[in-house]
Amino acid sequence: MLEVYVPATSANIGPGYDCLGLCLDLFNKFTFEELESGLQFEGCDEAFANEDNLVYKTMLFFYDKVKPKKIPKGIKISFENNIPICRGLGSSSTCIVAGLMAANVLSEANLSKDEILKLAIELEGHPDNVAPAIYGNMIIAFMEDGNLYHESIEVPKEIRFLAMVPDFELSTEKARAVLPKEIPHKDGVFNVSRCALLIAAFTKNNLDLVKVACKDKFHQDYRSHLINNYDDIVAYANKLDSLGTFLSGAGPTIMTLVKDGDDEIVEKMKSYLSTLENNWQILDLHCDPNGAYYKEV
Ligand SMILES: Nc1ncnc2c1ncn2[C@@H]1O[C@H](COP(=O)(O)OP(=O)(O)O)[C@@H](O)[C@H]1O
Ligand SMILES: N[C@@H](CCOP(=O)(O)O)C(=O)O
Repeated sequence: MLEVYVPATSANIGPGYDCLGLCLDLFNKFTFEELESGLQFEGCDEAFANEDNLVYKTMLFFYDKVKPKKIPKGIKISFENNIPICRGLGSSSTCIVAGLMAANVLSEANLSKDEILKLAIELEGHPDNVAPAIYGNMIIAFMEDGNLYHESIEVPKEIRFLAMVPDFELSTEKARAVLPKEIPHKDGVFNVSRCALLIAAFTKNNLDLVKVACKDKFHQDYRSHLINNYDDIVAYANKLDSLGTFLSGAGPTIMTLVKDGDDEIVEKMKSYLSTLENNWQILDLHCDPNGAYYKEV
């Protein structure tokens, strides 16, 4: 049996739309058991327990692309879901990364992490959640002319990532559909300056700069109307003097950053959220430096 552990991610981190993301210490666990024939699921929502399952489809994609000599005849996939689905915390990328890693091990294809990442980007359509899920830390990643470029940015250990998660879903597909096809040049300048500052702020541990560096003109404003109380929650987090706040991935989760020891801010944020509709819950997380891994058991 093979166990694959894949972390949640927070993509974009404000201004880094489709290229910047970070890995969180919350993992989905996927167990793969070879069968003589057939396809079985365990622990998976009924709606996903079929041939369209993203983990299974990803394995087929891998076999089709890589054409390994050894392909399991049948497979049982068991899910331990800890990451909320359709909330902007990379649940789909956990399925893609798990499917690719499992297919790679079970078929003895021996692809490198970068080769896996390229396939993951092809499936997910953007690198900013699959790259940190595979490599850990904060990652800047993009493809150009078929070549993959990425580098990791270490996140100061004392930063707590408070993922504020509502009870409603927002699919990435829907949240991408509201974005404009083009953006004004001045918005490009706005984002590139904040994105560069954000990376410098983390690298140099100059956390006073994070708040202004989380600002963005590419996606957050366009998506905010899809999320009840988005503006109120961001304004409240800023009033509490959290380090910075941004929409996690495509939303609806809103991420606010505080330091270890900032328990008062966390308690105030919790009691504020409890006054709102949609049962907002806080997942109190840290950046994970390692990313996905597997165990043969
Ligand atoms: N644990 C899971 N089991 C099966 N399918 C999943 C799981 N998590 C995500 N998916 C698939 O990914 C889709 C959600 O992807 P997406 O809209 O990108 O949201 P997210 O921000 O959570 O990644 C689901 O509709 C489903 O097809
Ligand atoms: N850059 C993408 C990130 C989507 O991440 P997810 O975790 O919400 O799937 C986007 O903003 O659409």
